[in-house]
Amino acid sequence: MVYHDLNSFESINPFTGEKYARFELLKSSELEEVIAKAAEASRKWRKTSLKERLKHIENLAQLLENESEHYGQIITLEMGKPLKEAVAEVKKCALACRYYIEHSTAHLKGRKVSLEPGRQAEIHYEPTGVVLGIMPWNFPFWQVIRFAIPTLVAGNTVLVKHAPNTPRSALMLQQLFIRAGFPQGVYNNIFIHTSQVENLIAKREITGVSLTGSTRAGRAVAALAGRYLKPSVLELGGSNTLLALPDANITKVADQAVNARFMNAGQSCISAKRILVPAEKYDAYTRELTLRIKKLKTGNPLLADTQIGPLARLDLAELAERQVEESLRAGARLVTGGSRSGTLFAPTLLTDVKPGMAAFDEELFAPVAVLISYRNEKEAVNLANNTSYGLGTAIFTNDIERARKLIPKFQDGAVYINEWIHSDPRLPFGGVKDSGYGRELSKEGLLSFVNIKTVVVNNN
Ligand SMILES: O=CCCCC(=O)O
Repeated sequence: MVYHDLNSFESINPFTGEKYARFELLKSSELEEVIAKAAEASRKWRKTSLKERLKHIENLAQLLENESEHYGQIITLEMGKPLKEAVAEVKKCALACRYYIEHSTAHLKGRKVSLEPGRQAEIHYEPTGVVLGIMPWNFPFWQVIRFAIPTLVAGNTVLVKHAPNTPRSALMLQQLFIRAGFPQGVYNNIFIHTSQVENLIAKREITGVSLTGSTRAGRAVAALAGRYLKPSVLELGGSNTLLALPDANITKVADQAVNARFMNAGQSCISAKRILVPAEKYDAYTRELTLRIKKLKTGNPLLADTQIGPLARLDLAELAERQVEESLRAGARLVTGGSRSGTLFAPTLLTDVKPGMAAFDEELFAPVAVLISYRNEKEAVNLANNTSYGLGTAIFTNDIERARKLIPKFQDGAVYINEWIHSDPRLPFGGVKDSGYGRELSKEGLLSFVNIKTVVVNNN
C-alpha cells in the first residue's frame, strides 16, 4: 500500500494501491485567469433569472440520477467507500438539486415590511460574487454539491478546491456542470496547494469561503476569512453521541448504532462516535453490538456485499490505529477488531472508554465503535457535552417527552430522536463549538452567501 503525496493531487485506489493519475497544481498565473473568468461569469450569472439558473440545476439533477452508477464507481475507486454507498451519495446530490428547484423561488423571494404610512421597506437577497469552496474527500460528490448548488442558485459563481486525494471526482464534477449547460466560468475546479489559499481569500473578487474539513483547517480558514473580512461557513469535525435512554429497545439501538458508526467505514463527521448506554444494560449492549460488528463484511468496495471498504489513505489508517492503541493503553477494552492490514481496518468495538482516552477525546475517523456507560441522565448529558465538538446527538427512547426535555441540554447543531443523524437537503446542517459555524442546506444554506439588502421607500 502506498502513501498519498498530499502536496499534489493524486488519485490512488486505497484498496489496491493502484495509482490512476497525478494532476499538476495551477500556477499563480493560471489561477489568476480562473479567478478573472469566474468574476466575469459572475457579472452575467447574477443577472440571469432564477428560472434560467434552475434549468441548469435540473439538467444536472438528471445527469446525476441517470449516471449514478458511473460516478459511484469513480468515487469508490478513488476513496474506497462501498459502491452501494457511493451510488447512494450521487443520488442524494440529485435530491439536493431537486430540493432547490422546488423551493428556491420562495426562499429567495425576500419580504416587504410596512413601516409608517407612506414608508415601505423591502428585504432583497442579492448574490455577492465568487465564493470559494474547500471540500473534503469523504463524500467527494455530496459535500461539493451541498455547497455549490445553493451558492450558484443564489446567483454566485464558485471556485472549488477539492481534497488532494479525490482529484478524479473533482474533475468529474467540473465536467458534469459543463454538460449540464452551466456557462463557462460559473463552476470552476481549481487544483491548488493549501499555501495558495491565503492569496485567493485576499482577492477582492472572492466574496466568501465555505470549508468542510478538519477543525485545524477550519481555524486556519476562519483566521484568513477574518483577516480579509470574508463571510465564512465552516462544517468541521464531530464526535456525535448516540444516547440510549434506559427504556430504549436494545435491538433497535444496536441496529441503528452500527449503521450510524460504520457507514463510510466511520469516516464521517456525523458518525456516532460515542455510544452512551445505561450502566445496568452495558453487558447487553456489548453483546448486541459485538454480534452485529462481527458480521460486517470488510473488503473490496466494488463487491455488492461489502459493508466496510478500506480507509481512504494509508496515513489515516495509521492514525486510527494509533488512537486505538493509545486508548487500550489507557484502559479501554478491545472486544472485537482492532487490527489492520494496510488500509483495511477491522470493524472494532472498544468498551470501558472514558474521558481522557483518545477514543473519547479525539475524532476517530475509522470503523471503531466506542461504548461508554452512564449511571444517570445528568451524567449522560455531561458525557455527551464533554467534547470540544458540537454537531449532533441522537437520543433513543420510547418516551419522546423525556427526550424533548433533554434537547436544550445538548451543545449541538442537531438533536435527532429515535433516528441516527444524517443530513437532509430540507434541513439546515451544521454545528457549534469546534464543529464550526454557519449552516448548509435548506433555506439557511441558500442564504449563506447573499447580501441581505435593506431597501426603504419613502413616498411621503
Ligand atoms: O463529514 C461530514 C459528513 C456529512 C455527511 C452528510 O452530509 O450526510
